[in-house]
Amino acid sequence: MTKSNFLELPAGVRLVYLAEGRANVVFRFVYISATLPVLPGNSHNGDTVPSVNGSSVPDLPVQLRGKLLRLRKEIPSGISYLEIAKNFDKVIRPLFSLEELVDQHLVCLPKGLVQHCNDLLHIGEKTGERPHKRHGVYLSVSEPMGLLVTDMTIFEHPGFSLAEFKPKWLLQSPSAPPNSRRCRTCALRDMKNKEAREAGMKEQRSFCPLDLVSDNFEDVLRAARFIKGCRDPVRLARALYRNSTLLKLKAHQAAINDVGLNGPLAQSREKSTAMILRDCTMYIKLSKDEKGPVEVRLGDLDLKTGAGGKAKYWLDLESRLILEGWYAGAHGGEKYNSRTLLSRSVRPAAPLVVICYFYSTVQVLLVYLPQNVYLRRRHQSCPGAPHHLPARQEQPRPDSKIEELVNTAILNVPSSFNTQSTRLVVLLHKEHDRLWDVVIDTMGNLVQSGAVPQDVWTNHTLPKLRGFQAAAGTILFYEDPAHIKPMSEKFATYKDHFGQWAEHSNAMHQFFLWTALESLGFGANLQHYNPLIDKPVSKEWNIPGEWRLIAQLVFGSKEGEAGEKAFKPIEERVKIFGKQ
Ligand SMILES: O=P(O)(O)O[C@@H]1[C@@H](OP(=O)(O)O)[C@H](OP(=O)(O)O)[C@H](O)[C@H](OP(=O)(O)O)[C@H]1OP(=O)(O)O
Ligand SMILES: Nc1ncnc2c1ncn2[C@@H]1O[C@H](COP(=O)(O)OP(=O)(O)OP(=O)(O)O)[C@@H](O)[C@H]1O
Repeated sequence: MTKSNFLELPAGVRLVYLAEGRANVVFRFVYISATLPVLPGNSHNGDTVPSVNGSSVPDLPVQLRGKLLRLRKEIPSGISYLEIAKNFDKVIRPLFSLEELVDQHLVCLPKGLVQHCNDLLHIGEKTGERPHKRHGVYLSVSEPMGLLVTDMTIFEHPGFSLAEFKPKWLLQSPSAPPNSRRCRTCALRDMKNKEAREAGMKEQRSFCPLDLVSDNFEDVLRAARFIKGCRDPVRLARALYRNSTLLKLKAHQAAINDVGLNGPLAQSREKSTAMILRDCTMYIKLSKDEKGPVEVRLGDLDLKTGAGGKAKYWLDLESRLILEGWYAGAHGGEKYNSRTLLSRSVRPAAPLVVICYFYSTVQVLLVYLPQNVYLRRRHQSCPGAPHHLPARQEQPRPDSKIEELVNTAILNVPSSFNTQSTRLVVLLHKEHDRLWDVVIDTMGNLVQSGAVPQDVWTNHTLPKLRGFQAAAGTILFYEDPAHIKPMSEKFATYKDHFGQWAEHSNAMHQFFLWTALESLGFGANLQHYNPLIDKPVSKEWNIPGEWRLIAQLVFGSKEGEAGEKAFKPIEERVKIFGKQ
């Protein structure tokens, strides 16, 4: 456990405001002539000269040398420094090596120090040193401790530059919809920017975290250009490219990836660590001399719990990102920000062996497909697309026929490297009814939490869900990740593609069954209430928790034809060369 000492400030040493975040304020130790007023400081990244007439002095007591003082603010989700320090020692330290972390040690604060620093914050509001958005929140007067942290500033190192950024979510949220075009961080930024625009405030431009950890140097360079304190993007990108600390952070995030709507309750220790790893700060101190040292450390790895409304905030936020289409990029945020990798189509070509395997098996599959299929009527299930409304009465074929089709699909639909990771769950009649009760309950909770407006629910969502419930059955399409990971390990070159290829195969199962059911006289439509319903559904039917729900195909007797569909010009969408 971190030992706590008493903080003693030698005569002439003053605390000077450096910077702050939502939860903490950071001060420097500066020698100051006693006659000068103590004013809040200034930017610490070397852009400006300290406004106080003083300097950090090398012969500060050993305890304070190379350190900053971090003090805790009074906020609803605040956690005592004792708890933060305990968690840091027990959970965070073992994940990284000493030189990868902004180190921290508890100190007992002398009487009156917090009050003095609060006075500095008040002055800072008047002088404009304190960012406007932080005004009105001050240090906790009930917190007896402070943290001495490794000083990454460059006041004493003129030959260096300091870059600072939050890596945030280096992986997509596991509950992001399958059609996502934005990563979790870009989706949230888009959402916040819309709110900022509407409030007449400035939008935030930043990088896509997936760029930071990309294997493509150009992606990393694009990210580096957005980083605060970046003097030379190419040099910074070189320091970041395949950076071991960044990759380690990503690996730890991947190991605790039950975030978003997935995994344990928001109050759990596991969720807390997952969220800590997604909200830390990386400092990169670069020598101006190309051959000089590079120091990379992670800071702000503070304990988070679900307390003070955080748990609800995390869940509500993910629901909003999903329901309001921020993951889908439905609001065009790309114009303002770096583009998330998910929206790019540049992917290395699939290996020939995979393509050949796909084609040969597709040929086998085509034998099963009925000839009288009008593909024009198959629509995507996005909101607004016309649907067949299937109903329960006069089911055109017996359940045994459905079973046969499903078995045919699972045996014959191809998968890359024959991974066979798709799983199908068929719910018929009463079981189908229960499924749509589960969906209605889950969506109803969103109305109660305010995420879905009551009138949208009453007039639109609920009648639609009751319509699906009136059908005969639903096929649930899952992916079992247990069959994807070993392939990624075995074929390292394609490791990043197996997930995507599995989704392709899953979509082929959907296409096959939709088409086959329609050809037998059923009406069908495809829905996506995942990931919202994943948990209650796996509980209800005892489905392995690791399986990921991808889509729900609802079918029954056909109630009328599908609605009209607008077509974009064929010439824009099809190119034929060498036609005779
Ligand atoms: O919710 P997010 O992803 O915006 O992250 C919050 C951060 O916003 P950011 O996106 O980095 O600008 C936010 O940072 P800022 O206020 O923007 O400095 C905090 O770090 C907040 O954590 P906490 O409440 O201090 O424990 C962060 O909250 P957590 O969600 O990590 O708890
Ligand atoms: N060890 C450090 N070296 C240099 N600068 C630092 C250090 N620690 C903090 N800072 C500066 O102070 C700012 C706020 O610090 P910190 O991240 O601890 O606040 P926070 O309230 O925890 O932030 P958040 O809003 O992310 O929760 C940082 O963005 C950085 O500019």
